[in-house]
Amino acid sequence: MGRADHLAVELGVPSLALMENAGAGVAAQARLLLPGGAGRIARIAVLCGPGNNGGDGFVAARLLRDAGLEVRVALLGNVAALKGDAAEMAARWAGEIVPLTADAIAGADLIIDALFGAGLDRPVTGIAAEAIAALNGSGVPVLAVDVPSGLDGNTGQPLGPVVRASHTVTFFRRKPGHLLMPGRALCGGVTVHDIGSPPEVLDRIAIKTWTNGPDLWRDAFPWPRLEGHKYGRGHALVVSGAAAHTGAARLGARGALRAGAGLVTLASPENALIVNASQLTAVMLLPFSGPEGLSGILADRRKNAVLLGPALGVGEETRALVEAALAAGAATVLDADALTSFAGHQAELFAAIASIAERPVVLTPHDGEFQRLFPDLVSAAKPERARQAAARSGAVVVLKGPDTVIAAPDGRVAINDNAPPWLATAGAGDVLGGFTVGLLAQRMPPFEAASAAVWLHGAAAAAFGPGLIAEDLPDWLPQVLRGLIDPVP
Ligand SMILES: NC(=O)C1=CN([C@@H]2O[C@H](COP(=O)(O)OP(=O)(O)OC[C@H]3O[C@@H](n4cnc5c(N)ncnc54)[C@H](O)[C@@H]3O)[C@@H](O)[C@H]2O)[C@@H](O)CC1
Ligand SMILES: [K+]
Repeated sequence: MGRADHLAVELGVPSLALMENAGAGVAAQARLLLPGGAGRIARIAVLCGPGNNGGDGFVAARLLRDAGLEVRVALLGNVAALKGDAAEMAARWAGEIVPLTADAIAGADLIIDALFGAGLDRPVTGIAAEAIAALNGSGVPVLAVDVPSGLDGNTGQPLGPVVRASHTVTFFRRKPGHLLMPGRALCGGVTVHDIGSPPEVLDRIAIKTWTNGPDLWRDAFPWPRLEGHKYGRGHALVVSGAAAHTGAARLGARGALRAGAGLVTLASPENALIVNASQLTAVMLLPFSGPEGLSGILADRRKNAVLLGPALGVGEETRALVEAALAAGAATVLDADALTSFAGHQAELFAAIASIAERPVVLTPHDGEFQRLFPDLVSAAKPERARQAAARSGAVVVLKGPDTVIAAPDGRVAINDNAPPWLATAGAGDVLGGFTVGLLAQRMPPFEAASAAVWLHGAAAAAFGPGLIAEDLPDWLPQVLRGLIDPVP
């Protein structure tokens, strides 16, 4: 963001204008948040810090006062120590500035947190930390400028005491800290305000991190074509666990079919054949026994994508199944037990992936599975952990959670933010594996396929609403897909 601001200035936008626009965005949002009907003029406390975040606060304070509201400004530090644009905006405020104390918010109907933004570089301490504690305990709505003070905008991690905002106004683009947990929760709602940075600045920054959404993968999405037929839409194979562990694979298979794979087959151990057969209709069924059996099924190269992992069991047998699938040359999604089985055997997995470099592989660990496979990747920033894991493994890595991150071996990262809390439910991950293998079967490139699967998964859950169970996800996918085809291709 700092680079974007510099480039905007180089392209001829005065930095003072950027700050004026930023403050105007904050003031506009503040008016939306004010509780109405108090029968008196609303009171706003603006807490300003020593940098340009505070400068935005001074602008908002002036605009709100000029609009007739009662505004109190409290500053951390000395007015004389303010520099540059922030000093100029403090002068233009031309009103009383009280020193920041924990009492500065007394009687306020709304608090504007303009203490620290992108320039935070250490934990907040002293009087500012006391003010943050008071504000968090006040029950008064808090509007954060750019990021809640104390939050690292790059990682989504607090550096120490941190503001819990009701709403955050940020500028130009959202930053990773707005999307990654716990940052996403600490921001409350997030509004992006255009401050006049020319869009060309993005072309001059080598951006490798995006918010996940249709714009990222729409062009690669494998919509059915009139001239196509089901055999052109791939054949996904989902490997079932043993008799008492079959539901996960069926969820995956249904997900693959709904995601548009032309054909989907469930590979079932003999002892699970009856239970699988009794519950499948459009999904086909093939018995198999052990890694040789799986190799035999995948010798038919039309079966071009395979999902392994859910409820397979942890151990040598599962490792052998994974190696058989990778050796067969199908696009491969590895989830759950297929990942955990390689804890302590990572080198074998990465070597097997490297030997089929031209075939897509997607790993879909949740945090625990990730730690078992990549125990040394402990960086605070989730995108960085996923990026390093993808580079090391040679696979696209989907690091799951409320803030799922998708990373490609070439360094691209997408952060997903559309998952509702009720998506954390038994079997949801199995369906995600199914969506992913279904898109891979249709030859969608793996980073785009994984990103699309994650987004569609969140969108289907959001569309369904609370009470969701995993079975609902495939069945709500059509409604989400319908929303994407406009105009019909
Ligand atoms: N052209 C620009 O750069 C624009 C910047 N804008 C605003 O400017 C902000 C970034 O401004 P700055 O780079 O000045 O950074 P900040 O305003 O976030 O704070 C930097 C100041 O706080 C001090 N500081 C950092 N961590 C501290 C801590 N824990 N305790 C005490 N002091 C601490 C630093 O030494 C520095 O003096 C953005 O977040 C945004 O709100 C907007 O006005 C838009 C335009
Ligand atoms: K702030």
